[in-house]
Amino acid sequence: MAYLQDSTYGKDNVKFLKVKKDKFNPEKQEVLEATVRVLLTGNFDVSYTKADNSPIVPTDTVKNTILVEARTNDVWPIERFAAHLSEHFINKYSHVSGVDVHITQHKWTKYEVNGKIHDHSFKKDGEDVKITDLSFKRNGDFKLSSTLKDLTVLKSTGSGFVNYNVCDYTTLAPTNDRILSTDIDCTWNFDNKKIGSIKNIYKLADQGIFDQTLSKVLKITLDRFALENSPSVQATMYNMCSDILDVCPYVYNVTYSLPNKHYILFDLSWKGLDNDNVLFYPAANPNGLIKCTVGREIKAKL
Ligand SMILES: O=c1[nH]c(=O)c2[nH]c(=O)[nH]c2[nH]1
Repeated sequence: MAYLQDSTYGKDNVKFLKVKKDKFNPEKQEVLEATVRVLLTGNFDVSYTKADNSPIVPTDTVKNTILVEARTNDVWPIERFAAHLSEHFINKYSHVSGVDVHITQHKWTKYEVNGKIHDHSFKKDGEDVKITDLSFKRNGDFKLSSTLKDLTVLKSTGSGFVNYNVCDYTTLAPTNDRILSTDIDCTWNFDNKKIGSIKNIYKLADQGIFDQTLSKVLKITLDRFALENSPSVQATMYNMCSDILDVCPYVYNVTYSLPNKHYILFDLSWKGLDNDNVLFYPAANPNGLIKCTVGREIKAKL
């Protein structure tokens, strides 16, 4: 006999752009472009096992809800909107026991015109996005994390890779000067014990904690990448995690997942030319992929 082990459903790729107008100067605006996914779990088994659709809140309704709630509520920062949406679905439908919200915020940056940041004109100055994931259960349990993704960086010196394991399969030459490039993918899990309850997400949002955490992650990532003479992706990403934990008290642990996007020296010796570390080709694939999660050491109780 088959049985339903697990299920969830909802709407993905619900997109909106919301405009925020300054109270005193409506021409002065902010925008938030988002892509939202909401998945519901709960008492929906019969819709799978008995073709009984009666418990199904249509995914179309889920989409309408996201848009109406985006119109009628504050969506800045996206952690706040994720909390609002998950509470909405739990409170409105008694057979929903859990909600997973995933929001991607796309980048729009104001730019200068005639020496002054323009009030309502934006440029896309990078493909990097901010993401938040909130999983909320009817019993109050929640898990909140945010992510900085697709921030592509490259340094043309100040990175090496030596003293690695060498065996009969090794062809890699050690180097003290190489190109280091990656697409930053960094996730920070918030400490739900420290946050307390989902209601406190609104308070932390009001205090600017989520925006500040993103700014700190971004600055630490870029500063470490630039300033450290990197001995390896592994060592540099660990240091980034540890810097973030030092200055972000609400962060429980940090994960980086970094492709090592190889740039390989052209061999021009056939032409009698020394390359001198100036001419590389970007290797489309394969790439290294290096991940780590760093948490806080638990202090022993005396
Ligand atoms: O920083 C690096 N870490 C590795 O694990 C590795 N492996 C490799 O071939 N090059 C590199 N670089």
